[in-house]
Amino acid sequence: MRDFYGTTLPLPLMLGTARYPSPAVMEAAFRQSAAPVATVSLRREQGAGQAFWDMVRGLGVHLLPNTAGCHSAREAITTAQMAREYFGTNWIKLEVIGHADTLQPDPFGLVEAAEALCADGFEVFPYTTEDQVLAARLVDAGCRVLMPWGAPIGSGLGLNNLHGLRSLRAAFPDVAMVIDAGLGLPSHAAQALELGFDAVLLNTAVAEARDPAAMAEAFALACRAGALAAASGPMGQRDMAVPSTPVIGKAWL
Ligand SMILES: CC(=O)[C@@H](O)[C@H](O)COP(=O)(O)O
Repeated sequence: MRDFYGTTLPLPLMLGTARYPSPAVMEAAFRQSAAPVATVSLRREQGAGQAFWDMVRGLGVHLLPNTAGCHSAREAITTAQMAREYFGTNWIKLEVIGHADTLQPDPFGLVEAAEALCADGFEVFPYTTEDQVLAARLVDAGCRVLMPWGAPIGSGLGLNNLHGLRSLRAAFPDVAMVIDAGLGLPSHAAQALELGFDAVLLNTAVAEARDPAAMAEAFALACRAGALAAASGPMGQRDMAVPSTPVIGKAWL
């Protein structure tokens, strides 16, 4: 079983903390799903006030600070250093956004920032694509976890490039991987876990649901189902029909 820098999670579900209708609704989503990891943004926390921060702390979950909104390696490195001070953890979800419209990661800035942060003792969770060359560079930089996107952030499209993600998973069997961003339905999360990914991270699909707490629970159930399926050895797919009812003994029936 792959872990996250030595930490194993009771449930492979990480939730964001933005875009909820209210802090109380967000708290209910965490409690009803039992999600064990919360991503937090230094920029948001600074504007949100002590009450919000106390509530997040009271959830008793692992905090995964992120560098959301950073568009250069330098900006991401500075934000990560401030987040380590503020949240008291070496974990950092590294986002270096390369394109304002697609919110696609900047592969060059991402590797530059990952090298600097790993050398500085951070445990880096880079938000990346399914690109295997980029994945290799991030692993060489010292990342033991990768966070490939399912689809663009906030799109809800699910696993956009199934072949690419499947190939990425197979190419780095020892690296923990979290599908991050673009998941819209619990079935997308189940599919990610079934493919052998180690967890999912999502925000919008829960925060913008009509009932966020119930949707968070639905994602939790899907994560359990997907992880159990992966551990149970899913059957292989075939091009031909194979009868599921045995034909032996049919003659004397
Ligand atoms: C919370 C966070 O870190 C987001 O940037 C993350 O990528 C989630 O994406 P979705 O909102 O598409 O789930």
